[in-house]
Amino acid sequence: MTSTHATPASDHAHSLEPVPPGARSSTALHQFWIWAGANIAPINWVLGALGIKLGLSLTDTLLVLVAGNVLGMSVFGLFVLMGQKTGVTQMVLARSAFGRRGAYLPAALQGVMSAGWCAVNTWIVLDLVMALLGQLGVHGGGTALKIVVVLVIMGLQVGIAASGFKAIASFEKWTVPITLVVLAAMTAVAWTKTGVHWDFPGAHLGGKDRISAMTTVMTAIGVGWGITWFAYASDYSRFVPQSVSRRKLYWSSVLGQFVPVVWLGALGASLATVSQSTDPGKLIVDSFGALAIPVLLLVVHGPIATNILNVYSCSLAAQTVDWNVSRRAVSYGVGIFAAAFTILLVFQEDFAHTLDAWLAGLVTWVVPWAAVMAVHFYVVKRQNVDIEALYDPPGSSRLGDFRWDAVVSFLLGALATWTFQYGVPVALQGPGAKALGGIDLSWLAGVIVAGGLYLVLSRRRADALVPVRSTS
Ligand SMILES: Nc1ccnc(=O)[nH]1
Repeated sequence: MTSTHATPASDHAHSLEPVPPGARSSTALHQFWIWAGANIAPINWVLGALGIKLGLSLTDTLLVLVAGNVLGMSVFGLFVLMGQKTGVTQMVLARSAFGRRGAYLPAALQGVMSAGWCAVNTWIVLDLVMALLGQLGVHGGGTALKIVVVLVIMGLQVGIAASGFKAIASFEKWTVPITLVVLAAMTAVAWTKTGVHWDFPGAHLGGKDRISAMTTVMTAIGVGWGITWFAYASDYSRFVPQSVSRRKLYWSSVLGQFVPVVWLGALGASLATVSQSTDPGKLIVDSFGALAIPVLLLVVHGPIATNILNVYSCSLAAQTVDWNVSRRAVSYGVGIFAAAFTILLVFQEDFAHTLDAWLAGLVTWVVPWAAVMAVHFYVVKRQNVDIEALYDPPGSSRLGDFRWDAVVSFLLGALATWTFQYGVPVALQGPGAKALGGIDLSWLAGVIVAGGLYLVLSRRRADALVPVRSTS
């Protein structure tokens, strides 16, 4: 066996092994750019428009957007810190709570989610790319042209992700500053030339209807958006040395997410008050045609910048379920799956409803998984997980194959989340939420049931392991 010291630093970028101190060269600022780059994408302005499309006033939409993301992103920072503390990916860390094979469950869900995001992020920009191409004189083509655009974007993002970490980092370094300038110009045009209705009343919802719509939107765009990133956090922060201040790492990661999500969400929501049927980017191009080419570049850049993270984390998830395929093969596999899924989405009529269904569906598993992980790492283990034991082979792991306290808490937590969910599709409307008159408390119910139950069950396990206690 070769010793860890003999392994070249770059190999750690792609393996599940803990990143040794000498190979950790990321900084708090890098982490800021990774998360900001992932969120400077049109999907975030579509997200803001979702509130308006579901009937909320502009004020209520902004309220939900800010409150939800303060909550979601402040917890996101805690998941970032897990990676710095251990040097381990998010799904390998899940073995500590769920067991060596028990962690297959969240890792498989994470694999499917990240591949699915690739499709959703690509699909969301298609209409806009068509409109911008139209502005530039490329007309017609319809669905066939859309499919060509899907294949081009998918090819680019999978190509970059498959080439590896260096390609990802240089791509973000060169493109993100330019997209920021375009975005600033877009925002200036949007807020001065398009006639935003700042007092937009929405569907004049009142009383329970208003609370119902607000809580549904809260689950999707307020909390849902941020928490779906929890499952990725440590995959990137494991490269940050322990010498970097935790406070600095926490705030740079949290703000890297929060600033673009809320900025773009507010841009999308305010533009949706001008026209709910037109994509915000198209509105801006209509008001200020000279921006067509830079906006087109921004729009195509969006899914690429986000999806290179999705493809990379998907390949780590595949390794975590002991699937012995190369990272490159996984990247191409994700590309093929995501291209097919995107083409399927092209035939979906309703943007807002499809997006809500996707986000609300993800909340049902991410919330209970995150609650178990947070309790496990910060309360039960007090940040000291046995890192070596995470790498024991299945069947003879010191952790055990299945840790039932975590698995049961997770499953019941998922059930509780669904029970109190009031998503747009009927399948995501649980009996608890219906009994409350359409109020969606899904994420709260999931946190309380999964987190609370795990706290109790893991305590019982600790008691069972140590029958004679010297201290009380
Ligand atoms: N909210 C998101 C989480 C993970 N991946 C994405 O593309 N988006």
